[in-house]
Amino acid sequence: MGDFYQNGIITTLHNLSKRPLDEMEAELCRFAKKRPLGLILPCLYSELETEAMPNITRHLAQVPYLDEIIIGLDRATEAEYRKALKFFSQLPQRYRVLWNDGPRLRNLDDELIAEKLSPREPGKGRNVWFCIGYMLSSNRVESVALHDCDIVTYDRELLARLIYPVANPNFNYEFCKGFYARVADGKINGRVSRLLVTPLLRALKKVFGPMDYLDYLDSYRYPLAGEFSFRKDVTTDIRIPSDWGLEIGVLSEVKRNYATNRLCQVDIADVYDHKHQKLSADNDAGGLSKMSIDITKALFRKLATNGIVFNQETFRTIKATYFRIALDFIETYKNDAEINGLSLDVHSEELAVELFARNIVKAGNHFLDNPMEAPFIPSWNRVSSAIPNFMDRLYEAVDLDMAEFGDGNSDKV
Ligand SMILES: O=C(O)[C@H](O)COP(=O)(O)O
Repeated sequence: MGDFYQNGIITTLHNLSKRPLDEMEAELCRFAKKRPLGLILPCLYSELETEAMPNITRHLAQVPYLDEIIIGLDRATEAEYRKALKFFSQLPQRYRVLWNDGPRLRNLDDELIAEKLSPREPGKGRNVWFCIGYMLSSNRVESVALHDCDIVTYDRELLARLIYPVANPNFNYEFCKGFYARVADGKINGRVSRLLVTPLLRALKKVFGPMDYLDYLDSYRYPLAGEFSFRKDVTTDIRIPSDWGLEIGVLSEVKRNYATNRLCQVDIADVYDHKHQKLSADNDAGGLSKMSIDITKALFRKLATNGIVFNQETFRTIKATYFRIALDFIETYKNDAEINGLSLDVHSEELAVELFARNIVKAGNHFLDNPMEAPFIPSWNRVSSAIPNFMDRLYEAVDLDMAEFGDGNSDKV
């Protein structure tokens, strides 16, 4: 059990009482009568073949308060889409599986390409965006949760706690982010969050002085968590990045659109573990290295829109300041690990910090060379204004795909 401290400028909802799940779910069932509840799952086909997703789906099958589950399926062939439909048919709720690589959704994407509105990069951002489009056109739910599909420690209590703040009609929150301690197998994980994001935010505050936006981001206890929930209207006019800047981008957008008393974070799990990526892969084109570059670029772009002027010198100063702060953090994490009987490999932590420091300069140079580049996906408001019946056709295309390739089992309500 944690403390009840309120840090920063958004509300933190703690786990103070180990409340029984059935009691919480009964309450959510009552809330769902006023605010129908949904779930979005951005999923890779390959994740269905891991241990995580079968466990997640078994848990979801027991959730009594969801009106709609929208699964965005990436990187699936026709045979794999068919298998996926069979896999999800164990869900008793109404569910839809978006075959993002299938001909119907690809044809729709061609129309977006022609209007220069298509999400540019493949990946989670694009997947989430199509799921949101489907959710808006289906118009069945009022509040929605979204979580990753690689959580190996999944328990349906995570979902109940994640959706509660936007489900309770007495609460005024528009957006809620999950947080947890990423500790597993005797180790402290969450390398990008701990070793890049937090020290970089502190370094930026030191270099540029106090800034509301930086204090805001620094208030999130796990800014990179893939778990968040929101009221439906949040999604019509946010522009989300299509790359790894997705999580930071969503936090920036909700800050731009809402007062901070409409935003919160909630403790969703005692333990959390997921698939770990390599530190670096394919010459920075993959792994945590690519993630760190995308996130840093997203931060620099946002600061530029807040009036900050960058040049080569500023990036060198940020790198040096970051490096010193990050090394101090390693000592903090090491001691935190030790008092808890956990292990922390100082050498690999320092290797990660050295890589991230280099990537700060890379991200900075990229920003200077391409000041107008922004991998943002257009808002759904904009798509509807450019192609008025697009959303209806997206809705129809998903139904047609499911009817053609499934066993007609999906319409349980
Ligand atoms: O949240 C993070 O920091 C990244 O997703 C990396 O996480 P990991 O260190 O737990 O793999």
